[in-house]
Amino acid sequence: MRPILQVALDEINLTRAVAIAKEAIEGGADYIEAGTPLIKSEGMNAIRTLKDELKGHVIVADMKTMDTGAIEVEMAAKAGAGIISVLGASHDSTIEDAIRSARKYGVRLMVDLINIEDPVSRAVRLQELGADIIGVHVGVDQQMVGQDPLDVLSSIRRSVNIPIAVAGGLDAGSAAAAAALGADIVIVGGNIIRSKDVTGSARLIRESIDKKAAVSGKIRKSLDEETREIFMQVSTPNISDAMHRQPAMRDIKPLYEGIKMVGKAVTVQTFAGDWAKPVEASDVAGPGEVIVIYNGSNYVSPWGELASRGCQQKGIEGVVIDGAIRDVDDIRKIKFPSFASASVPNAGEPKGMGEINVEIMCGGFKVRPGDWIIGDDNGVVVVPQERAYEIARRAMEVKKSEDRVRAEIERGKTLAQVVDLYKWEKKT
Ligand SMILES: O=C([C@H](O)CO)[C@H](O)[C@H](O)COP(=O)(O)O
Repeated sequence: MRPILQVALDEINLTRAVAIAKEAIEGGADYIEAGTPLIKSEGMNAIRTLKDELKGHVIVADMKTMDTGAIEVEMAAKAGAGIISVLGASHDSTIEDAIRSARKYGVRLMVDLINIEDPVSRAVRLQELGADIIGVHVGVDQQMVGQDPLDVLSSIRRSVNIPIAVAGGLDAGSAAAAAALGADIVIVGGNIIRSKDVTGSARLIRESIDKKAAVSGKIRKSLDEETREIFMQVSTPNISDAMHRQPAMRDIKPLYEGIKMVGKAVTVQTFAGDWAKPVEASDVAGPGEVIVIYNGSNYVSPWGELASRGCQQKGIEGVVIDGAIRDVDDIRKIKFPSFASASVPNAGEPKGMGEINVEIMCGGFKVRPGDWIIGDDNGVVVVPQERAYEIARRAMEVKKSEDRVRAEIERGKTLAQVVDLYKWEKKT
């Protein structure tokens, strides 16, 4: 996975910051960060303005939250931030509440290890709490006394599976070194925004990251890519077993046999056939994602063949509807992975009620934006995003064990004999 270049706008003048951001994007910047100084000087207006001005780019809010994590994440998310930072030095309860808010608003939480005594242990704990990104960061003042974020990067990389962002005085050489050491997001502030040629500096750093990462072979599979690969190899029964026999979504069935769908949820809350938000979700979702719709009715459909065709062209993985679907014959012909609780000939009206990428219920399960959705001939299961890699690995172990049992059955034993059921029944 190509490392992301995030440019930190540690500016206090918003107009200037926007101009710098546009020049940085011209040089190859992927994410644009509203730096802490900018947020302190302009508030959430900085986020809103960057979001409006820089369409299609992820806006990062470097809030450096230390307390009241939920409300600070909520305000930045509502202003348009896609990634929000809280300090790893804050209390676990702050981090947990910030994560709950991040899940609710469909944004990612980066937890900043700035000035943490034991960053490796803290990183492991933050991963357990559900952080989306670990920020390995040496602050500007620490840089002045010679501290370097690369000093701990390798040990943290070996300790956590979630994405790592690195920041702290990075230039073309150290940014490339960070990428080679496994950084997923390289954050650069001063060496781009305070350069005479912002575009040229961004381009130089972009190219050095790409060159070094390619040479060092360190473009490792992202966690998501590994997780997806495993989910593609296991069945929903394997996943259910890996989650202590968690049931599938209730009454939601595949549209055709031999179906397989793996993706991260883009959720839609709609009502009784109102197909505006479900269809708009096709513009929000991208390759590797699944549109999950709460329709609330088995008698009128918010989805059909035309919406399916548009999604299939974009590489969207499939659709799951708690409610009715229509055009099932045509959808079967194009084999767009679809699951629903009913099929009907009639659709509703595009009124526009409801919302995209909020927490919904589907098939009796809570589904948050970014949760993993896996469907096959058995049905659909939901895997919480913070446990996805672990569950995928556990499901693979279940599959391996079953492959072994199957081999013994094929040699003439019954299942009860192979698993020695009589011995392992719960004694009453
Ligand atoms: O977070 C930062 C710092 O604490 C000031 O807010 C910077 O954005 C981060 O360190 C990246 O900037 P540089 O260190 O100048 O590259």
